[in-house]
Amino acid sequence: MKAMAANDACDGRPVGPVYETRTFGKRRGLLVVDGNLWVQQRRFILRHLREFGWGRTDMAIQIEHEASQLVQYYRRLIDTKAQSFQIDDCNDDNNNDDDDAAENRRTPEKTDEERRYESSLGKNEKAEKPGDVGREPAKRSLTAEDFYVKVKHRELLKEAGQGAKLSGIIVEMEDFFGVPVLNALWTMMAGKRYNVDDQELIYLQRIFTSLLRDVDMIGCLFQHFPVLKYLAPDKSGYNNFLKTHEKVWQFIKASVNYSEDIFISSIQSRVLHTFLSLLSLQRELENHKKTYNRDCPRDLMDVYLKALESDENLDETFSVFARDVRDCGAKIKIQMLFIWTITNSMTYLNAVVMEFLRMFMGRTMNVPHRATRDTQLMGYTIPKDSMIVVNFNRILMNDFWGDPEVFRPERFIDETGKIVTPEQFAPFGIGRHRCMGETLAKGNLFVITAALLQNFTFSPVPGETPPRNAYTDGVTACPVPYRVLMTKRAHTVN
Ligand code: HEM
Repeated sequence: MKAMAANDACDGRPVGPVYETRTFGKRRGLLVVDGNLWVQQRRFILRHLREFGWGRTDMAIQIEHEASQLVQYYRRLIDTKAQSFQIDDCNDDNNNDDDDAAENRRTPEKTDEERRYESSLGKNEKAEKPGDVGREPAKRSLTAEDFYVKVKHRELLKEAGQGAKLSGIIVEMEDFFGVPVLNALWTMMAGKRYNVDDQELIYLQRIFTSLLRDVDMIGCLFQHFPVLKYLAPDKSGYNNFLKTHEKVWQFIKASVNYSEDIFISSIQSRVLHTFLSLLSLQRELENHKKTYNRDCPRDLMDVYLKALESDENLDETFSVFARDVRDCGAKIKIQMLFIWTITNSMTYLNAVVMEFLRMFMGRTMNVPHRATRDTQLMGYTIPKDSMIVVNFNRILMNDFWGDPEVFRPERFIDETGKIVTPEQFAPFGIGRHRCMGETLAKGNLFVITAALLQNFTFSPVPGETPPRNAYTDGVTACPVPYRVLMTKRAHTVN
């Protein structure tokens, strides 16, 4: 990955039906384009997302709001729909570890080494072992309770855990996060948010999940043999791919129309408004040469892309407008403590988020790159137009981690109790194509996890086998669908 990042000949993105069908048969968007178009798109999006709060207080407030909506929704659901479950029916082993690791975790006797380590956490002495990054794994995975063992919250934690024997609901985890996560982004993009149980959005999320399962980072059958689009459109998955995209286009089109409708009256503008304003400026500049057809997002994108390609100053011009809108919004903004400062003081949860990311990305491949010319990579000759894909499994799940299959956040905490980030840990990629959603993704993971664990207990469904490490392949790996028993904790946090 480092060698690729250092070589600009590896900056291209692949071409082919998978990458183009999603954008109306043309190379559009940001994720899988390259060259001048990519440079301009990336610059535009970064600048204007920042204008509207990306990575700043606005975004933190938005994420917190989504997390609290999610908590309230499930609290209400538990209040109205809860069934009673016997605690004895619930298998408490809700860790996804493999069998050996689970067996180790159940070992009642701690080793001397572990006792010394745990006491060092409390006394802030130098730990003798095993707070390293991963080379020498702990014999027994520590839990949050172990980590905070010296903290007075221990009794509270125990008491809260007992809430699990009350009553709860069974939820499908597959649908759990889609709407709040989309909301945090969509509010910033289009100024619109959806209810946690919005059926249309849940449906959209489901078809999107299935789309991401049908294709993987390398592509799919009709990507490599495009003739199959015509010869076997069903069997090659092309028809399904197209159908799913039509739904996504409809959703985007509705957002564009909505954004246009509220544009004039809106105080806090959004990125989609920026697009629309840019379009209207472009239209003026082009003296209405091209008519914008509001029924067709394809035209919208074409005109917008042309605007960006044809005149960089247009972007500058728009920036002035965006600043005015932002200043106007600033007058009514309530300044809040920036969430990122809070995250710094919650070491264990930070480590949990990092471990999520390691295990999630460690099961997938990077977004593919393409050689834009003949080049050399680590002594290998890479011909022009070759697809180059980093296998994250060899980085995030290799021997460096000692026990890669075990969910063990402690590997990211050093002996002084501080977060350590090994060089191998790069789930968002490195270099010029590094993920643009990193701050949002990490913020979502952190805040939503914190809010849920503060308020609920998640246990295996009585009588069902607890989820294991099994996952489905695709563009991004997902756990195989599973259900959990969700109960309110005795001490909840607003
Ligand atoms: C856990 C969540 C996420 C992970 C692990 C992740 C990871 C990645 C990785 C590995 C890349 C490719 C880097 C490369 O090509 O070398 C990437 C690219 C990208 N990601 Fe993410 N991502 C996440 C969430 C998001 C979100 C929420 C957004 C948008 C809001 C986003 C937007 C992008 C974009 C636009 C690119 C393309 C950047 C470019 O090519 O210039 N990502 N991401």
